[in-house]
Amino acid sequence: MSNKSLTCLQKGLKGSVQVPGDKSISHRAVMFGAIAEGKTEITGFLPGADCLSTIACFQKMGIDILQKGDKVTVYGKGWSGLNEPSEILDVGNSGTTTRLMLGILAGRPFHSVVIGDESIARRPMSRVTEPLRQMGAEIDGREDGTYTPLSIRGGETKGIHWVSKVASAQVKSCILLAGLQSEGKTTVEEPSLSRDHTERMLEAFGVEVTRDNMTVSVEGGQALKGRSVFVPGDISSAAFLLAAGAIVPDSEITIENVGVNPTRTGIVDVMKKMGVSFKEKNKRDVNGEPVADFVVKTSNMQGTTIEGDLIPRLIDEIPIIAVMASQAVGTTVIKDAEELKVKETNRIDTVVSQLKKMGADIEATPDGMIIRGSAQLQGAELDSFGDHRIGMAMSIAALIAKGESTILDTEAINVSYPTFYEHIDKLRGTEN
Ligand SMILES: O=C(O)C1=C[C@@H](OP(=O)(O)O)[C@@H](O)[C@H](O)C1
Ligand SMILES: C=C(OP(=O)(O)O)C(=O)O
Repeated sequence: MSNKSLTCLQKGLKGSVQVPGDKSISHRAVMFGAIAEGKTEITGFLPGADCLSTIACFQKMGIDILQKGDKVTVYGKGWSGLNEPSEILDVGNSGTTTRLMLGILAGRPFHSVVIGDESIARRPMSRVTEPLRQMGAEIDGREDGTYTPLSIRGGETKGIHWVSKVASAQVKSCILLAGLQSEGKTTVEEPSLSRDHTERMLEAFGVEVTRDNMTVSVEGGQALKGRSVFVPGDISSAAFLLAAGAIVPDSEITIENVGVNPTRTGIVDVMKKMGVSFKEKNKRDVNGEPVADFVVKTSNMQGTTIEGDLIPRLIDEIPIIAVMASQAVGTTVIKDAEELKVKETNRIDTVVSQLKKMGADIEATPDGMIIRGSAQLQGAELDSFGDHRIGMAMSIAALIAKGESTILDTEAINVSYPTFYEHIDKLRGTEN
């Protein structure tokens, strides 16, 4: 287990970095490439542990995938090119791999076993196993298919009209992927709009997708065509640097090539509401996904309320938003965010317990947290609990805390941002 010691910065952050590729888009590019006919060439791929788990699972199903840094070539052979794996499919720490892959497996006429790490074993899978069973897949697993390990035998499935209780892109994508292999039409309705990378990328791979507000449909029996995919930088990774730029005194930094798909930019809305001093520049469109650069400066921020439809648009950014809120004037209230409890950790508990250790005035609520700002954070021993986003959020908090902090189990950060500390070092001017 690796730990990291950090102290309060003596000077501001300066310069510019390009955050690594978007995790959600990288997973989808590999998966869609694997089920498509012909070659898919991916540039800007995130070589983080989660996306490497996706590659390894599809290799076990007989797909040739070559990966070198951020370049990946996937030699898809169509839906029927996937073979029954002779080994267990290990998703590691990745919820996205688990749920999207189950949708693909649901329509494949073979048996497979899906397993992940300790954290995956705690995450609810019935939100996907239930609809997939209704579509016709045979699924078994711990607590009747609620948790991994899961075994699935796919085959002939039927379209479904599924009304999801949660705004979850993983649930939506899973059902749509099963629907593409099913008889008839499949529709997913969600309570608020979750990220729409699946819809966008399926269209780019030649699939017809019908969208109407919070409802998405596909007809079964559609094939995907391999293509080139350029993956923009991950706004969820950029969020840590945007927050660092805003809270570390005397900072001005540029973050280039950030994906700004409107279903992901809740953090930008919050930065506006909190009064963060930033500019969004060079907005452009790359492969059907909008991209921009950000310049952010040390800011005087106010507390705000974050709730409702905004939550799915920033769900992974809440740990770092809590750190920003601890430095704002006034109170920040985060509501409607129960989903935080079923991420890599219970992120309400882990954020609140670790920021409390640093002296923040923060309390957990049943669906979020309340943070009273203007705190002088103190260095402390902080645990990531094996959750990449907690490790990074606490590392940024440590940059403004009095005294030394030690972050435990920072290896977890490799899940989504393997070059995180290199980038912090670059911005603080301590790169070798
Ligand atoms: O579809 C995706 O790529 C993701 C969807 C979100 O999860 P949910 O679908 O569980 O909300 C998000 O938290 C996760 O990091 C990635
Ligand atoms: C929740 C996350 O990912 P996943 O669900 O893919 O494990 C995350 O990256 O914060």
